[in-house]
Amino acid sequence: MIKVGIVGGTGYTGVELLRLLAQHPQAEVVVITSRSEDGVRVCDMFPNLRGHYDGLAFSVPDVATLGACDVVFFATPHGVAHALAGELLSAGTRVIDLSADFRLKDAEEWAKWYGQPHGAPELLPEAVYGLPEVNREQIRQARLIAVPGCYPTATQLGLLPLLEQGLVDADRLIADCKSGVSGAGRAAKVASLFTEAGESMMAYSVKGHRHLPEIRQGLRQAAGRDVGLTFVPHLTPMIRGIHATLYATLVDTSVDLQAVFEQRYASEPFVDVMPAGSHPETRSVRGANVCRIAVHRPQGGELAVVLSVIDNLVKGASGQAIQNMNILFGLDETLGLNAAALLP
Ligand SMILES: NC(=O)C1=CN([C@@H]2O[C@H](COP(=O)(O)OP(=O)(O)OC[C@H]3O[C@@H](n4cnc5c(N)ncnc54)[C@H](OP(=O)(O)O)[C@@H]3O)[C@@H](O)[C@H]2O)C=CC1
Ligand SMILES: CC(=O)N[C@@H](CCC(=O)OP(=O)(O)O)C(=O)O
Repeated sequence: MIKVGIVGGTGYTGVELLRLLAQHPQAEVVVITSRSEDGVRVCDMFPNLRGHYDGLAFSVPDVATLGACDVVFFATPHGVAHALAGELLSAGTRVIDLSADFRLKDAEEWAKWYGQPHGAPELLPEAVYGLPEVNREQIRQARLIAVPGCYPTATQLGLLPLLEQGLVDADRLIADCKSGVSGAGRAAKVASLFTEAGESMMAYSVKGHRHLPEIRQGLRQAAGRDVGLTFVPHLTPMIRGIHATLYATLVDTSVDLQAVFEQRYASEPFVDVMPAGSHPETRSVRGANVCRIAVHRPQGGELAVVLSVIDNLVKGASGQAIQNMNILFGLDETLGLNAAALLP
């Protein structure tokens, strides 16, 4: 059994880790932290987990206890993993960070977008960006994994096949993305109130969102050159889900886009290329560790339109984190992650 610790067990990604790990045959959660719920039993706080973690209670983060785990997930706001990851790695514990702390390779770029100095730049060279569809071999050898953000996962998986083969103009990419409200986390915020976010939809951070440098970093690696990307996130009145509508101008209109996508993801367990002409719905991935993709070329023109949907809390965070754990520990990559989406 892999002994698992979770820092940040009361947030949405923390409790999603618990839900998914309850079905994992080779992992056991032995430590779960919360500063605000210290001593409270997990199943008393989250009744959906009654019968799964009845002996487990939240405790305040403590390096000695966490360092006795085989792997620690950070499901915390940015900055927390910076402070603790180094000590845990020294104790021989693997670290899988769901926050943005180790996603950007450039510490100064990170400081610019996150508004504070990078807290552990010495760890950046060894941090592996945990997108299995790109970095599977590096993940196998890693000690420290940076799990991609939700918008970056949907956007990169949708654009990679086009950029890797140089099929589109990399200077003019557009990612028009919609997120459910759980993407904003569980902490109370006026914008997340039912009365504010319900029955309405809005774009935000149009002049620059912190996922922009992360997406560009991944797309640059795929294209082998810098890319021009306009990324516009939107808040939509659903609880879970990301819908990315991606636009790219083809440099060769004779290419069979459906075949390109099917071939790129043929052996990927968690990317589903839908039949030509499909329109994936966010509800088709709710609760599942899947990215469903459809590719279109409206009116046979020069524009490729890719539709990419994920559940932000699963393939966009906790499911992808467990996929990384499975790879890291040499397990079947799909262990604990095979549940079908919840529908309707
Ligand atoms: N929500 C989403 O869809 C996605 C989120 N992420 C990222 O995952 C991380 C967690 O997100 P989410 O679950 O939404 O966040 P939440 O705000 O819902 O939860 C944050 C958790 O972290 C704990 N925490 C807060 N501050 C500290 C601290 N200084 N030290 C230790 N623990 C702390 C909180 O518990 P307590 O205060 O009681 O200790 C709480 O359990 C974030 O970095 C987020 O950006 C990534 C992809 C998708
Ligand atoms: C709807 C919503 O607010 N979404 C969040 C992004 C989700 C997230 O948590 O991103 P990181 O993991 O990179 O922090 C936002 O726009 O800030």
